[in-house]
Amino acid sequence: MRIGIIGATGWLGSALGGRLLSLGIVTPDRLVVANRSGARSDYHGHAVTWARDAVELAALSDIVVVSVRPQDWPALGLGAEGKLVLSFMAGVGSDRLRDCGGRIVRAMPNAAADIGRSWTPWWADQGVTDADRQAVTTILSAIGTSDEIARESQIDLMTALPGSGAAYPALMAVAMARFMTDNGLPPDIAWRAADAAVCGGAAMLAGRIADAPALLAAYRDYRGTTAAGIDAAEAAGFSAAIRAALDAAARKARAMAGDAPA
Ligand SMILES: NC(=O)C1=CN([C@@H]2O[C@H](COP(=O)(O)OP(=O)(O)OC[C@H]3O[C@@H](n4cnc5c(N)ncnc54)[C@H](O)[C@@H]3O)[C@@H](O)[C@H]2O)C=CC1
Ligand SMILES: O=C(O)[C@@H]1CCC=N1
Repeated sequence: MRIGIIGATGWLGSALGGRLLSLGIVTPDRLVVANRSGARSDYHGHAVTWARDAVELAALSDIVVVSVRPQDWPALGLGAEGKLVLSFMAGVGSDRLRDCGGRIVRAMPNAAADIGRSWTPWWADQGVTDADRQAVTTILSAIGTSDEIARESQIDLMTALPGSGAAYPALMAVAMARFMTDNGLPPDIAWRAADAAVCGGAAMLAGRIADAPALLAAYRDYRGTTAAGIDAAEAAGFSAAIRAALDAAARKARAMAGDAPA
């Protein structure tokens, strides 16, 4: 199968293209790429086919990955009759994607695609075949793991989480490091402290995230300094802030799709 990526030098498109090649999931002669700035002699160390535009890319590909920003979809003019179209775009629903004439799958990767750690939920429109589903799973295996979800509306929730990737951990790290520097610690030590909590803590929970409530209960039962901190965070609205963030992101995705006011 020949895979085409539109937006192949962008954040996600580049991660996908680079990893498809480095993992040998696709050979360079079967990868077709397009971007806005034009062909380069080298794509992640390989010579691949550069298409002039979306129309040429679709003609040269069996599967078309659309990895442009949502606002760039209308001008793309993609014609993909008879092809499988795998869209990464937030807030562009199947009602608009069907205009291209392809069989539509919407997927929601996240920035951890770069390191092969994206969990990518995806939804398949009617007409998508078992072979298409297998192809989607294979393509997404380049950037991590994936699961099919039942309803398209769930993609908007997935845009908020996990689509936000490292955004909220980064927000927490910045707030933590700022507390330390505000209290007189040099920045390098402040960042190491934040790294220990955010990255060390995440590593501890990796593969057993459903144990998070039990871990929190253990800290609370300890009745020490961390319990005092957890109580203060909740009193200051920590969980409510996370809820507000995810709700705002999902509402924005729905509004982009024209399903609801922002
Ligand atoms: N960055 C992220 O963490 C996530 C992004 N997404 C979705 O993935 C899509 C891509 O996002 P990013 O990679 O972050 O965007 P990006 O802005 O880094 O890359 C998009 C690329 O598309 C190219 N492009 C635009 N119009 C084009 C055209 N007509 N022909 C060829 N190339 C064209 C741009 O030049 C750019 O290189 C977006 O629709 C976004 O909603 C979804 C989940 C997470
Ligand atoms: O922030 C964004 O709009 C992109 C799409 C989903 C996640 N990140």
